[in-house]
Amino acid sequence: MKRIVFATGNEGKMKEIRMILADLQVSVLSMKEAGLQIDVEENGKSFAENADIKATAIQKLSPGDIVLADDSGLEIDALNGEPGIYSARYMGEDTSYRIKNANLIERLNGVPDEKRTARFVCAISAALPGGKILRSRGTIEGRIGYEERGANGFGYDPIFYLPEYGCSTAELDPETKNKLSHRGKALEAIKEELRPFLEEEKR
Ligand SMILES: O=c1[nH]c(=O)c2ncn([C@@H]3O[C@H](COP(=O)(O)OP(=O)(O)OP(=O)(O)O)[C@@H](O)[C@H]3O)c2[nH]1
Ligand SMILES: [Mg+2]
Repeated sequence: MKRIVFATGNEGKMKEIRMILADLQVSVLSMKEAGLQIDVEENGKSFAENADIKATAIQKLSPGDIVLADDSGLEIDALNGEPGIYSARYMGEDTSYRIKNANLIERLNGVPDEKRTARFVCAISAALPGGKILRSRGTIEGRIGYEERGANGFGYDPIFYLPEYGCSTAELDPETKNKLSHRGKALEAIKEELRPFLEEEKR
């Protein structure tokens, strides 16, 4: 079976990615499963640049495989888009999300509902053997809540509130989150882009 290596060290992402790509006739491997464990410096200025950096760095190490990368994060409008591309590094990579989430809620103290708008953004890059790169992007709009709610998902999900669903993304079941999410949308789009290349490799 064809392989796709997914250049991420984030287990929460990887779980969602496996579900969303389950219908492709390919085996999806994490970097760990592919025997690749390097730390890629994410020194790009945008989600798209960082996704390219991760996908191409890992593709070089595994030149026969299609390598995908996800660069994503949370943009809070009242904080001028913070934490943005620094979402994983916000307050330090090793700081717990309980603390990061409490800090963001604190920073929004006094900000009314209608100004608590935020979005998750996901950029996907697919680095193909031979050097071609395919790209996609997905977003989901929501608002920052007043307390953590729910235990599903990962990271900032407990404070990312979807007014039209009346719950946070951590309160959605995984299938529903994947249907609505930035990651779900970006990966569905990249699947369509990838289809001809996966077909080609089958022949
Ligand atoms: O609650 C969340 N639900 C999500 O669905 C989500 N998607 C992204 N994020 C945040 O954005 C960072 C990505 O940063 P990032 O793309 O650099 O990934 P990462 O460093 O965690 O792993 P890697 O893929 O780079 O190895 C993550 O760590 C999280 O803080 C999310 N938070
Ligand atoms: Mg990262």
